[in-house]
Amino acid sequence: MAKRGVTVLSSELWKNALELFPGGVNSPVRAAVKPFPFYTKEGRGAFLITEDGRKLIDFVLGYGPLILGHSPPRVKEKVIEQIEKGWLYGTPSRAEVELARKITSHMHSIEKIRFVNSGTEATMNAIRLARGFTKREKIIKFDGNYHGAHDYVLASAGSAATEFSVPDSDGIPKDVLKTVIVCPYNQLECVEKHLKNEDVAAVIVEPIMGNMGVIPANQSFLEGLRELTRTYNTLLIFDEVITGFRVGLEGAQGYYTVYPDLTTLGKIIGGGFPIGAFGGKREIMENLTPSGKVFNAGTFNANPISMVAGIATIEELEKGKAYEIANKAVKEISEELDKAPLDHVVNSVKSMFQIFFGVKSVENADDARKANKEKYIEFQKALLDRGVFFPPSQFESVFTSSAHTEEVVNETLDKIRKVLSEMR
Ligand SMILES: Cc1ncc(COP(=O)(O)O)c(C=O)c1O
Ligand SMILES: N[C@H](C=O)CCC(=O)O
Repeated sequence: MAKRGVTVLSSELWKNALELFPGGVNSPVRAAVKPFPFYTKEGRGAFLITEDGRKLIDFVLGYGPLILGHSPPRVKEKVIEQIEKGWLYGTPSRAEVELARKITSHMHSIEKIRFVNSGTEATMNAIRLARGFTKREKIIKFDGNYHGAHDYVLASAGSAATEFSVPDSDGIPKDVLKTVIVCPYNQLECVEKHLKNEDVAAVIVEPIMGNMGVIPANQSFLEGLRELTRTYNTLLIFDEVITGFRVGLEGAQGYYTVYPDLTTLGKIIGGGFPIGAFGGKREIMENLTPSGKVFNAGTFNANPISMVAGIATIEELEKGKAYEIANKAVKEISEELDKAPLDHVVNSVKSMFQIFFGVKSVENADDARKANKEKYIEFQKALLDRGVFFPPSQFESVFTSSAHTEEVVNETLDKIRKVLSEMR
């Protein structure tokens, strides 16, 4: 490899990466960019600058966290300020109290919260807590929902687990899998059948699926889950790692006005720095160590950098303008896509959407799997050739941010029109 400071192209970095990392990457979806991933050296506003000197309009946004775009000034300022004061104390800090206050003031179902370091940790701990609280072992999850990369949830998982054909990962103990029941999304029959056995600790659900493309829940599905879980004394967990602070300050629970017992968060609440959180009713959360007997701990839990970045991000979102811009971008782009005389459907909610070719509607994971994935990749690659970066997998969401201004959207629309006309 060339010396530091000398320009090294993505192709050369990739050759090195293939020798160093399994499959060349550190999270599988990144290897879905063909023929090899471009390497990013800078992120600014709505743009990524690659090691090859390309400027791309970014609709991946770190897979969701960057709702204010790359390096927003206020977040940057607060992080630099915090760096001057140290970045890890191993003690509580003021910032964790402030971020927790902010989150709980918007998401009223969260009375107490615990900060961890990723969405994966958030769902793993929420499930353990539900099991500890209810003294039951089973959980219900939904086909195609993705809740991170831990043993409890890698059954019929979406996102890269579906993209790379491992929805049921190797390496998970059979006894763990026996505790996981998978039901179809947007249907209640399977859920009710299993809840009747009164041995299910929790139902965990993405209230808007963002890991098989975008698939919104039907209102009646979430309402039904709420009612059934109450009836059978099972906890309802909303996994809002993507939707929390993306579809609004109250997340998907505010959007649907259906409130869970526990919520998991990540991505946006850390302003682009590593974070996860889980929270909910006081009497459930009090079962966590040190007040209760369900263990959770972490060296980097509530690290001050993620805390201040999260506070600055939510403060910006509270002004409303960021949501307005990000949502408008999706509206305009999805309307343009809708108009195209292709056999396709666009699913969108607020600042997230995805297009599916060759299907009339997508309401669950089965529908998403039936979509023409090859056509999506043809579309994605053609856009990338023209400087627009959409997710390299059908089973991810397209995201927008407050940096996706009118000018950026117009440039994107122009490129989309050209690509679509070539695809007909
Ligand atoms: C809904 C959902 N839950 C959990 C996770 C896991 O989060 P992380 O990648 O931060 O571990 C993700 C994304 O990865 C997600 O989209
Ligand atoms: N779909 C995943 C999270 O939302 C994508 C991030 C990753 O797995 O790297």
